Amino acid sequence: MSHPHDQADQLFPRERAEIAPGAVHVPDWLAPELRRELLAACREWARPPAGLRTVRTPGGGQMTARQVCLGRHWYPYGYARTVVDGDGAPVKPFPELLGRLAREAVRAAYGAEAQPVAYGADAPPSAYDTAYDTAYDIALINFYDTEARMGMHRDSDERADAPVVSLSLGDSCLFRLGNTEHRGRPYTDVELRSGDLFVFGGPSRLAYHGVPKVYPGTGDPALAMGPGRLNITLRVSGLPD
Ligand SMILES: O=C(O)CCC(=O)C(=O)O
Ligand SMILES: [Fe+2]
Repeated sequence: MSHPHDQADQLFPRERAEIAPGAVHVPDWLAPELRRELLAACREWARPPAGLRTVRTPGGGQMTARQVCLGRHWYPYGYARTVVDGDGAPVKPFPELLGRLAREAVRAAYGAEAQPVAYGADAPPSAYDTAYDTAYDIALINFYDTEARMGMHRDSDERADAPVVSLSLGDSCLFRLGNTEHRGRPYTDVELRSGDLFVFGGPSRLAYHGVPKVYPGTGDPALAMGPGRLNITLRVSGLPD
């Protein structure tokens, strides 16, 4: 079956776009082979112990996207080395593959500004310098079924200002990038599809963002994945070892 967007993509190729300062969408960044490798890896990471879980929020609710973490375990609202709000197992290690991908992603998103050649005592400070050669050490992997959503929030439990790198697999979604002040307008809506990269750093690092909708039946013909969407965010914790 052909992808519902294939024809439109040929007529109107989706372009890399900076949708807010420091927030860059790079369509189709992941090659199909790498998408398949990541999907297979996510399936392994999702297994217990320290596997895919439902996140309960302090107010008594629960997140509709299910989550598995690598490197550090995220819970509302902090990081731990074990699944403190689940089976108590040690979090799985953060794999070097994801560290490499994160660094390449930052370069792909910001281009020359993030090149190491811009470094050195005389180089003007760039919002992205720290990101480029910083060790990414956390992955949060969210699985959305077609009903799942994620409310507007900020990624503010890290202690570093390196950009957040987001990779999407499976069904497309509506991704909403807001402002740094509050959950409301102004915001910009972007459709994220399987294989897309989205990076938010610099002035957008603490912008509110969320996923109001997953589009059923838009899945990736390169993946045998079934309905739903996977999102992998890669982060620098800035936490002591
Ligand atoms: O699924 C997405 O695209 C965003 C995920 C997200 O905001 C998060 O994990 O903090
Ligand atoms: Fe987030």
